[in-house]
Amino acid sequence: MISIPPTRDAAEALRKATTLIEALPWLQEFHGRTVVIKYGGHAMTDEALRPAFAQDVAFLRYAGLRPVVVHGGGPQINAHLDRLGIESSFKAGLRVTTPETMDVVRMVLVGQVSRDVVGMLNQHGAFGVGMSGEDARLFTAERKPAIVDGKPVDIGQVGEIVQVDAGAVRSLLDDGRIPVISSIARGDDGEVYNVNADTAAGALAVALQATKLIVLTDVDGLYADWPPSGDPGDVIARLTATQLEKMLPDLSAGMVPKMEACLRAVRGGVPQAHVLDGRMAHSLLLEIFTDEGIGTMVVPE
Ligand SMILES: Nc1ncnc2c1ncn2[C@@H]1O[C@H](COP(=O)(O)OP(=O)(O)O)[C@@H](O)[C@H]1O
Ligand SMILES: CC(=O)N[C@@H](CCC(=O)OP(=O)(O)O)C(=O)O
Repeated sequence: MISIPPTRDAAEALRKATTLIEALPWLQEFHGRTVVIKYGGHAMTDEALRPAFAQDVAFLRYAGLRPVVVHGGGPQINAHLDRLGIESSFKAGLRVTTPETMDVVRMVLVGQVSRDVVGMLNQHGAFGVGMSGEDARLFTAERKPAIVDGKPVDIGQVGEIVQVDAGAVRSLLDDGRIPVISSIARGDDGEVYNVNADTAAGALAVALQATKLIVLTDVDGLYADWPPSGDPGDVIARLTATQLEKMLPDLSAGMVPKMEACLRAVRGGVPQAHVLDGRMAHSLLLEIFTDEGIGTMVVPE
C-alpha cells in the first residue's frame, strides 16, 4: 500500500480549498444573475468534452446562477445535408437557406441537437427544457440578405431577429429550469427563418438583460490577425465596443456573427460578452469563477 505523507496531503487540501475560496466573490456577485451561453456546433463535436460542458452548466445552476443555453449546430446540419445529398453554401458566414435546406436545419437543430443538449444537462437534475425560437413567439425575424462586397445578396430563408419575447424563457428560469434554445424564428409573414445561433444568443442576452454573454467556440478567442502570423498568435484579452466596431469590417467569416453578437449585447446593456475556447474542458467555470480571465472579453467602453 502506498502511504502519502501527511504534509503532502495538507498541501493538496489547502490547494483545493484555495481554488474553492477564490470562487467566493464571484459566487456572491453572480448569484441570481442570468448568463446566456452560446454552445457552438464546433465546440460540441468532441464527445469527450460534452460531459464537461453539461457539468459546468449544471454547476452554474446549483451555484444559484440562471444559465440559458443557445445552441448552434452548423457541422451537424452539414453532415445531415451531406447524407441527403443536398448541397449547401455560405455567404458572409450565413447559410444559403432554400425551403428544402430550411426543413433540414429545423429538424437537426430542434429534433437532434436540442435533444442531445437537454439530455446531457438532465443527467445532473431535471433542468433542461428545449425551446425553439418559434415557441411562445420567442424570436420574430425578418428576411435578411447577406452583405457581400458591400452589396445585399438574397440567401433565402435567413432571418434577422427584430423582436424577442422572452416571457416563456423567464418563466422557465423562475421555475429553476435551464432553457435550451434553438435559433429558429418565425416572421410576421408566417415564414420560418434560419437565424445564426450567435446572433440569436446576442439578441436573447439583451432581452433578458443578462450579466454575461458567453460564446463557446473552437478557437481560444479573437485573434488580432487571422490566420495568426506568429505562433501561438495574439489573442485579444479585452476590447471595448468602440474598438470592436472598428475591427468588424476586417474580420473573416466565422468570427463576424460572434463579434457582432458581442457588440449587440454590450451596446444593449449586457456588461460583458466573452468568446471562449469550448475545446478546453471547463473553460466556462474558469471564466466565471476564477480571477484570471480567459478568451476575449468585450466591455461597453
Ligand atoms: N480573428 C479571428 N480569431 C479567431 N478565429 C477566427 C478569426 N477569424 C476567423 N476565425 C475563424 O472562426 C472560427 C469560429 O467560427 P465558427 O466556425 O462559425 O464556429 P462555431 O461553430 O463555434 O460557431 C474559428 O475556428 C476560426 O477558424
Ligand atoms: C443562418 C445560419 O447560418 N444559420 C446557422 C444556424 C446554426 C448555427 O449558427 O450553428 P453554429 O453556431 O454551430 O455555427 C446554420 O444554418 O448553420
